[in-house]
Amino acid sequence: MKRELVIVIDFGGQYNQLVARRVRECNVYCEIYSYKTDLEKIKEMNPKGIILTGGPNSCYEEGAPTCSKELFEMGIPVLGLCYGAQLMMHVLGGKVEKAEVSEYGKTEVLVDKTESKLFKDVSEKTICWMSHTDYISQIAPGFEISAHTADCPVATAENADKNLYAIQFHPEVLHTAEGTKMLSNFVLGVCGCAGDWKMDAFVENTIKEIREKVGDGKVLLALSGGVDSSVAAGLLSRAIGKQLTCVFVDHGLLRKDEGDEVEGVFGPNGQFDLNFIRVNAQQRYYDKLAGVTEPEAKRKIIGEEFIRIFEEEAKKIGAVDFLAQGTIYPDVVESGLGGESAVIKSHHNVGGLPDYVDFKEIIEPLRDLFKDEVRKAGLELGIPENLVFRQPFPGPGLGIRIIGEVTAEKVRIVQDADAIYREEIAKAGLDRDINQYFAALTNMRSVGVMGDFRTYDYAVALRAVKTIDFMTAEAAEIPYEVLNKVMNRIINEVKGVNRVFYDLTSKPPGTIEFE
Ligand SMILES: Nc1ncnc2c1ncn2[C@@H]1O[C@H](COP(=O)(O)OP(=O)(O)OP(=O)(O)O)[C@@H](O)[C@H]1O
Ligand SMILES: O=c1[nH]c(=O)c2[nH+]cn([C@@H]3O[C@H](COP(=O)(O)O)[C@@H](O)[C@H]3O)c2[nH]1
Ligand SMILES: NC(=O)CC[C@H](N)C(=O)O
Ligand SMILES: [Mg+2]
Repeated sequence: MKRELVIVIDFGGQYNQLVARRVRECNVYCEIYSYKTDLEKIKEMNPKGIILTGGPNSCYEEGAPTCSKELFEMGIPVLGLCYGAQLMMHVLGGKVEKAEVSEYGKTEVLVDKTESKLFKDVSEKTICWMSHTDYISQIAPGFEISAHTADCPVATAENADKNLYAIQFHPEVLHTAEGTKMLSNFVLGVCGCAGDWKMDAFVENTIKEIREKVGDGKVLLALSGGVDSSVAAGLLSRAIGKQLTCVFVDHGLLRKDEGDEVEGVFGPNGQFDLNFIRVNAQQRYYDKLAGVTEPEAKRKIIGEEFIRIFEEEAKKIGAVDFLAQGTIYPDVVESGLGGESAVIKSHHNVGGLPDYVDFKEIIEPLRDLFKDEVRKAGLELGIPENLVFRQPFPGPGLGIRIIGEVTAEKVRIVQDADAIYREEIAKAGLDRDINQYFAALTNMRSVGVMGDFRTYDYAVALRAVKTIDFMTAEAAEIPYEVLNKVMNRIINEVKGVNRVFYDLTSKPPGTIEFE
């Protein structure tokens, strides 16, 4: 099955994921590749269009990321954004220099060429978001200026005959009022995409691909009961039925009563007709984690133990070639495998995987999707809404919500505090508004006074965030009475805690989890 593809070429910009999202919102499939990707490989993919992202460098400096002139000569439409726009001019014979005035943030753009395909249905004066210190001082031969701002003579330029477009600002951010329109003008208008990539097509195509790959082989799916692996279970079981076995690991780092709840939904008395195995491995994890405090070390130990358990279960089943996981795109990016971006943390299922994995192949049908897209696929598959809209829970579980060493006692504390927090948030009717919320255990102990005697106990941190794609997030505003009640109950009901904090940090600069 051939689908239309637009490629985003990554020069290290901050908003690369957003560019890809906006393209997908036009119902066109989109993937991101590093600027180091071979031109031959790009040609083989036969994209309908190419978008060059922004980036921190200056294209005229030695060693700055670049691209070959040939990229613009393949007859494929190219759109350059910010650094990408500057690079296009630089490579094709224009000039880029450091500007006297940098432009950051909200700026008014004046459209000079209203008949440009890029500006179809766009106002003549429109608000955009700028973020640059270099500027295009001379456009390349064959180009014309199509918009400017007060400080920037070339806000956009184009060579319409060759379908080459350059935009100095960032149409991908929502602060650029008509940016989405400009991108869709490029993708649909200039590249001529039909825009027929939808979730139902994704589900159908993926099921077909899985069938072809697996044949009559067997697959072991790592199932956590979370959104991603449940949707992966839906896809796989539709594709290959009982050739699939789901293995759920209770690593002793789950939320209170979660092991039994997951077994209730997916096990023999549950809602689905699946081969389901629960592995109780609590002590095994506590032993491995004893004395380990460094976050990346903890993640790697938890990741490795998962794989060793899957290998053992696969041997018991016999002749299992494939391991499937519910990996999604943000897991890949944050683990530093998404191109030019830095490693933030090794998600246990990607960067935290051990070097040797005893399966012939790993299947990750959701690897290119964002969370909200996974949810759409889940609904398409008919998975119940309460599962599809569950808040995410990370694979390493409470292991990364207990700062420092993990012990059975600390697990008990954070489980009890978290259960109270979740109960009160639900009672206050906030559970649908807040995208992820949980209690974590700091490794800070402090002095308190309870019932006239001195305490020296742990501090619990409460976290709650609003986010769409979990790539950026802001702290949720929880009414003070609710927070106060949670604090009160935690201190009264959970032994070992004498202080409660609420975390106000957004992402960035924080991350959602603590480790
Ligand atoms: N306790 C577990 N047992 C088996 N597999 C797990 C477990 N926890 C995580 N995994 C595997 O690791 C993958 C990544 O975990 P992650 O938490 O990101 O996804 P999820 O649990 O499926 O969804 P959600 O993000 O909603 O929690 C899962 O999709 C699953 O394949
Ligand atoms: O399966 C997972 N394995 C991991 O190692 C992991 N680390 C973070 N998360 C989840 O990813 C989202 C973003 O979290 P961070 O802002 O903390 O990176 C949030 O939803 C986190 O809960 C993980 N999920
Ligand atoms: N956001 C960007 O792509 C910036 C490009 C280049 N580094 C500049 O400062 O102009
Ligand atoms: Mg999970």
